[in-house]
Amino acid sequence: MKFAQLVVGPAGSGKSTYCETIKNHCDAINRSVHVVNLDPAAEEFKYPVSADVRDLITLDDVMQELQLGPNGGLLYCMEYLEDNLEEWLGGELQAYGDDDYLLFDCPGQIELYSHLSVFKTFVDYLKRDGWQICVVYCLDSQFTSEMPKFIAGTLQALSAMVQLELPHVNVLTKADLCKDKQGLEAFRFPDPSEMRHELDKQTGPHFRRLNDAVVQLLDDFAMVTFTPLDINDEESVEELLLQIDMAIQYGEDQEVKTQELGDIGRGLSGAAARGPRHWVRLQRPALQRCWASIPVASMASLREQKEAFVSGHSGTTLEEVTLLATAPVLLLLLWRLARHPAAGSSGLFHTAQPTATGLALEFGVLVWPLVAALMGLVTPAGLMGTAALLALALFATQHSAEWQQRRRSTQRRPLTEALRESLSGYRAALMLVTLIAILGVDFPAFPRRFAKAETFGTGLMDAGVGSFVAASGLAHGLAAAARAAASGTQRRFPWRREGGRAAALLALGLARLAATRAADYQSHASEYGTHWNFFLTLAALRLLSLVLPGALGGSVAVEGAAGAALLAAHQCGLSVWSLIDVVHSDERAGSWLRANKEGLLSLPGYWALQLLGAAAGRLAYSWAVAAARTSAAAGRSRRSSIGSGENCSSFSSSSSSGRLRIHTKAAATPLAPQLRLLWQLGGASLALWAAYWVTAQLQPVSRRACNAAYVLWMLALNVQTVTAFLAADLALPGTAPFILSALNSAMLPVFLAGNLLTGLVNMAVNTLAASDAAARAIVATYTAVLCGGAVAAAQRWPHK
Ligand SMILES: Nc1nc2c(ncn2[C@@H]2O[C@H](COP(=O)(O)OP(=O)(O)OP(=O)(O)O)[C@@H](O)[C@H]2O)c(=O)[nH]1
Repeated sequence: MKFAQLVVGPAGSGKSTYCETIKNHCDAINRSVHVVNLDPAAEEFKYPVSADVRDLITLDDVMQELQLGPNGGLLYCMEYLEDNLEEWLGGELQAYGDDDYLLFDCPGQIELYSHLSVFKTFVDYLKRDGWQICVVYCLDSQFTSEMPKFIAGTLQALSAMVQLELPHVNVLTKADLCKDKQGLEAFRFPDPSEMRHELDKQTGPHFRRLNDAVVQLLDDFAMVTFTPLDINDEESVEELLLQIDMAIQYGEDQEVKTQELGDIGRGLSGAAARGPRHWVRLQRPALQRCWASIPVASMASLREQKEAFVSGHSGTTLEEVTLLATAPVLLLLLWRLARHPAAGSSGLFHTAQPTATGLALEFGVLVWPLVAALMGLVTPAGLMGTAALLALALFATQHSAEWQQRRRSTQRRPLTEALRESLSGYRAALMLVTLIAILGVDFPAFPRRFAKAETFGTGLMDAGVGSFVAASGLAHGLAAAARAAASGTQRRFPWRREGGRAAALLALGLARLAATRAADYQSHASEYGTHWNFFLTLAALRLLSLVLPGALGGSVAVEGAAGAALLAAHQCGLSVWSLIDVVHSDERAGSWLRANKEGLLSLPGYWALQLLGAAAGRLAYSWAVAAARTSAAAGRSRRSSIGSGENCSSFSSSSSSGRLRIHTKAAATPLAPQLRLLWQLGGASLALWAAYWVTAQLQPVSRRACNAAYVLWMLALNVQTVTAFLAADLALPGTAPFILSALNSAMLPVFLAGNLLTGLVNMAVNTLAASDAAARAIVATYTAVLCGGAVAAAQRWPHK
């Protein structure tokens, strides 16, 4: 195997100095490296040149003979090189064989690496000749003085990476000239959400979406990693060289010299000392393209790689999360349309018991599209567009009269019941998305932007956690209001049941901790903390609910006011006492409290979310009751006014049926109760979005801290999605799919089973090395097993 570095970057960025530094360093450690000059305009070198493109062509000659300027002349030279690659480069490379290591010092015109073909041809030639190549992209560290400048430089580096398709390492050169060394370190792994924040500060509000898109792009390509190079610091040179060597797997199939072994060991321990996240970030250039081929044993453990793989992300846009949250509504409509209302209960899919065909249809229409969207096969917008078109096409082929008939027959169903069913449908769909995501995130096919954001940001999986709490708050509020309405008074708080559930969740949380430790399973410490996990958050929330609503009693006013006050105090702590920095810092050594700061400091926010969710549930219940009452009262008054002749504009007799038709004055017609409820819920979600927008101006969403913007985002998203489920249910009513009913009746067991299966898959498969197709097949099979298991369990133990 032969190895090479292609040293590229803008003019004056320090490419030649870099080559000189690496050459000197390698000479000093007795390692053989040769430098090849590819710049026809170069004048003098501070390193010995082993091969020189100027032997083929020089810029001066071209400018003189063809009367070209420096840029045109250079392009001519490079095209000439491309045409004569075989003769010149082929001849020069004959001198090198196995284990040789070349540095190609390239010209500084960035168009050569972004869209012109010469370097692509050059690289292809080298690859065919058996060279392992790494692109070293040099960027002057002065570019870090301003964020827009830095991003512009990073985008240039990205275009070179996309064009050349090679392992890629970005270097911040001239670090010795940088006074603020600490500041430069921040550019090593800049936090994408902070980049976005900085960009937003320096650009107008109309640039927000562009800024989001640019930062998202950089994050998706993992291009936000830079290694500063201080040519006067041996350690800095050593670390960089080690990183590049790893990217091209230099040293693996050689007899490793003792000194090199020492180099690698020192580099590894230095990187490991900064934590696994740092280690794998260091590996990213290589990992981007060759997860599969990296011999894991020689690097950080697979567990550390997996931990790092789910860390350090910045989330996606609110629109994309909203699309994905709403997708199940459209899929449910599609499923109902696919079963056709006219088929009647004797139809193929209208059975009281699940059949293989019926379940296959449910899986194909409801589950598989979600797997495809979450595993990167289709975009959320593509999924929604396709589902909407199919639904429209199916609806057009069906008689709307049949749907009207069905709507009329279900109109007697109390609105509170419709609301409860919609919430159940939503929670089941949420569970489905959660199940897919908890395994999917371990595979490279899962778009990284859907993973949880490291600090600020809105990832799909961020929405999953908060929605779990918000939706269970809504369900609790709805159920408590229903119980109170049924008994006529505030019912006693179910102490025993809630206490028992808190104990069960606590046991689950501790069991999960013990199991992950025993199996040396990956854990994402910046999610909840070193020992904390989501089960423990849920257990703590159950315990807190013993205080409120338990001891203090619950109502819209009490839970709403307590939730709002708690949220305000929590946000105050995060902003005024800068607790947000404590939550977001990677520093967790010292005490148990510090080790689990995320889980502990986010609790007030989650409690507020639960309380506000419960208040919203109670409010929605009271609106549903009021809407039905108003409608009934209006109906009664209409009947009595018809009797007395008031409000009637005209009477007519239908010629076909002979039935009397009464045309009432428009003012007397009440808004249908269903529409009224939808209107109120829609208004509530709009108000919540507005409140979210205001708080997000103060501090962007942080799931890790469960700050005010996160809580309000979750409330807005959940109320909106439940409203969408209700609207769909009222528009095209029908039974719930077996899969969703089954998931809804066994939330916790299914979630547990999902966690266990995720663990088993991770132990059996190196998820990081799985191809996209294999990942999708695995996740689809796992989801089918969970859904099938839930349906079987629901049949065996029907929900009372
Ligand atoms: N102090 C310091 N100066 C540097 C460093 N790298 C480059 N320079 C200076 O920056 C200038 C340009 O450096 P070069 O190495 O020639 O840059 P280049 O990218 O090869 O330039 P072109 O070949 O013209 O594209 C020279 O004056 C170097 O001395 C560095 O790490 N530290």
